Amino acid sequence: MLANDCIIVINAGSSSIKFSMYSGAALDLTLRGKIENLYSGVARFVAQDAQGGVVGERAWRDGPLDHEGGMRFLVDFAQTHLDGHRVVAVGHRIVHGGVAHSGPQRLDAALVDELEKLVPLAPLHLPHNLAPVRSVLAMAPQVPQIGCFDTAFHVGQPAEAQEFALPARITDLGVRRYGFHGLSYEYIASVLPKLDPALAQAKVVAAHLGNGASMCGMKAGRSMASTMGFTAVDGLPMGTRCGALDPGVVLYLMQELGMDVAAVQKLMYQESGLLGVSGISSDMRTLEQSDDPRAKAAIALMVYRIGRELGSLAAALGGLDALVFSGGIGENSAALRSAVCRDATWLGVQIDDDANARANGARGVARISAAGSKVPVWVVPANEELMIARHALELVEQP
Ligand SMILES: Nc1ncnc2c1ncn2[C@@H]1O[C@H](COP(=O)(O)OP(=O)(O)O)[C@@H](O)[C@H]1O
Ligand SMILES: CC(=O)OP(=O)(O)O
Ligand SMILES: [Mg+2]
Repeated sequence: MLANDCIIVINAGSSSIKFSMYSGAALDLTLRGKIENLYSGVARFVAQDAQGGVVGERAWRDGPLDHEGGMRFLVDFAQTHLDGHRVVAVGHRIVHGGVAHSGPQRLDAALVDELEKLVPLAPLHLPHNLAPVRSVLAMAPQVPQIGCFDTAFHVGQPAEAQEFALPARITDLGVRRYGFHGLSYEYIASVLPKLDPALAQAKVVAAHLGNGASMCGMKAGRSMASTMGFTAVDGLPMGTRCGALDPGVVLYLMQELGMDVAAVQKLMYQESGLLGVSGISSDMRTLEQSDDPRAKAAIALMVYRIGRELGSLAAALGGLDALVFSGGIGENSAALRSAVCRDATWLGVQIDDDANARANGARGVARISAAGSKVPVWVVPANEELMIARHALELVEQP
């Protein structure tokens, strides 16, 4: 990779598209941007250069924007901001890789067709992960595209962490726990030893709390257990997803309330979580600013469930040496971190209130635990994009 070469990364989420451009062998971040609020209200775009200076801004006030419109805009924007760089690869976050895809891979039309079959397992994400791959295949087939799977980091988990207690014939069909947000956890695992060499071998629980939210128990930088399972609807309550649910509830909804599959899917993925419990919003900022008791109840439920999963993951790890917060909520909500840490006092967690109040995603990595805390607590801003760029670079440079 020459100084003028660049890798473009696309991270298409359920309601947003993030992109980044990295240049040279050191993968210097040269441009990054994000469109938020797809499908609802006013979609907004902002792009920044390496120094954080705003180099592009736009709002779509005349109607909702979809992923396709968003991607068209981003491709035009990126082309006029390449600044003489040659695109040597496009890296994509692909939320689900199923059993067959356990590492980054070059994407072609056949692989995209195969991944399309996993859409029912990640309906909020996969269609939007794959659409830009098809667009680039059509527009610039010569540019290598690398798919990085959110499930891949969890592939080495112990068998008990992956299996449901279902008959083997069902497990053999691939009905098992996969775990997600793997690129985020892999990045966190790469950062921890730089913060403290002792963390390289440690038992760590990392919480990626964004619009989608999960927690991962890691030992020596490897995933041992995750709160997300077969799909990204399991585990914690999220912005609009319900998280873990007694499977009997699904039977009840269908048998007694007459709901069909599409209605149950919509309920669990789009109408539950913070939005469903509060009846107000899926956005943590809105809930934190509200005096409505339903907003407080939604936040309290999330905090409670994070605490229970923390205990469960610590049990799976056989101890807890460090706790990490990441994702939009984990990086920016001092109130939520404080509540979670208070509930985790029994595990040896002691927060430093001032350090916690100061920490946020824009300020970068921060330690927020008290000096005497048995378990250090860190805020590590999520960087799935850098992880994708590293994987893409490795693959394109392979002989
Ligand atoms: N300053 C803040 N305080 C509390 N929550 C915040 C703050 N900034 C962002 N968030 C929350 O982070 C969540 C979005 O997280 P993010 O990781 O950006 O989402 P995605 O999973 O779509 O990438 C939203 O609930 C948003 O309200
Ligand atoms: C896997 C997942 O839930 O992703 P996101 O946080 O982008 O919704
Ligand atoms: Mg996310």
